[in-house]
Amino acid sequence: MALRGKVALVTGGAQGIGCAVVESLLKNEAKVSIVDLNQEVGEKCKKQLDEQFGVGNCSFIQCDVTDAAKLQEAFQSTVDQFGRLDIVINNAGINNEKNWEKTIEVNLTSVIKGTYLGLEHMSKEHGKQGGVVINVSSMAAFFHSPHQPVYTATKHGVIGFSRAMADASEHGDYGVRINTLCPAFVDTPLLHSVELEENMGKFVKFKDDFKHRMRKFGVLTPSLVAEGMMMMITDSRLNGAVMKITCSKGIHYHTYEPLSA
Ligand SMILES: NC(=O)C1=CN([C@@H]2O[C@H](COP(=O)(O)OP(=O)(O)OC[C@H]3O[C@@H](n4cnc5c(N)ncnc54)[C@H](O)[C@@H]3O)[C@@H](O)[C@H]2O)C=CC1
Ligand SMILES: CCCCCC(=O)/C=C/C=C\C/C=C\C/C=C\CCCC(=O)O
Repeated sequence: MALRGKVALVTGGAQGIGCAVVESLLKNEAKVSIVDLNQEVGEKCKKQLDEQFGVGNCSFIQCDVTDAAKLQEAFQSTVDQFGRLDIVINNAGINNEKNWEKTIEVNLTSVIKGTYLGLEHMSKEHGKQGGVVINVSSMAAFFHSPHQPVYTATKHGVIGFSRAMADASEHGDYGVRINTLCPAFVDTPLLHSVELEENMGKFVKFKDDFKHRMRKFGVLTPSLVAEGMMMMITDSRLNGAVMKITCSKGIHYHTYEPLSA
């Protein structure tokens, strides 16, 4: 898929991994809608990107992805502004074991909603031209963490949902590829939440173990994660793929046993 003139919507695009992905998309001449809860950081991010890439190439929509009506509006206003939708990155995520219900809402339920909204705007089933959805999971789906049981569960869920939907898309001829990205630790504000009782609840006492893992396995840059994301977006052979990014092996794919009937 060539990116020039394509339109992308990135949830959680105002900072961290999402912001690095937005920047890569703009570098490749796509138009981008940044959908994020944080008004202040979102406006600051858009201002910087306007200076770098010119006004009119990206928009910021303040939206809580857990608000179904607002999320639907964000998709519609992206299409209204840029005329089409080709790429959806369901990236917004939180780490809150104390309010674990919210973690499920943001990390899993909203990824499902974002995927379904993406299909409404891109699937051939709806008379659209096709496209690609990338859902952001984590290496936590492969190396479960005692400090993050619900976060870990949501990231497992993202992979299962995305792979099943990829099969649905193939069988239903939706023309939409659905892939999953699993980074290991990445240097973003989210990583600092491991220190906070308000995020980790009773699991905060395991923070030293978590930090030990970070030292052992290393911390990735958001730009390397964005590089992997761009590969998943542009490689039109990929559907149902699960990309892993780690310090030791770099960008690579998880391999699954073929299904036996
Ligand atoms: N940082 C890391 O070590 C890793 C992060 N991930 C995943 O990558 C994704 C992005 O994480 P980071 O960039 O690290 O986090 P971050 O905290 O730096 O950025 C997340 C962005 O999502 C936004 N957001 C949070 N809740 C939202 C909501 N309800 N509605 C709309 N926007 C919302 C935030 O305002 C923020 O701009 C998440 O899904 C995370 O689970 C996966 C593996 C490792
Ligand atoms: C504070 C919360 C932020 C959570 C971010 C997150 O999702 C990070 C998870 C990362 C990994 C899970 C734990 C350990 C495994 C890490 C790397 C394994 C690499 C193995 C290798 O091949 O080197």
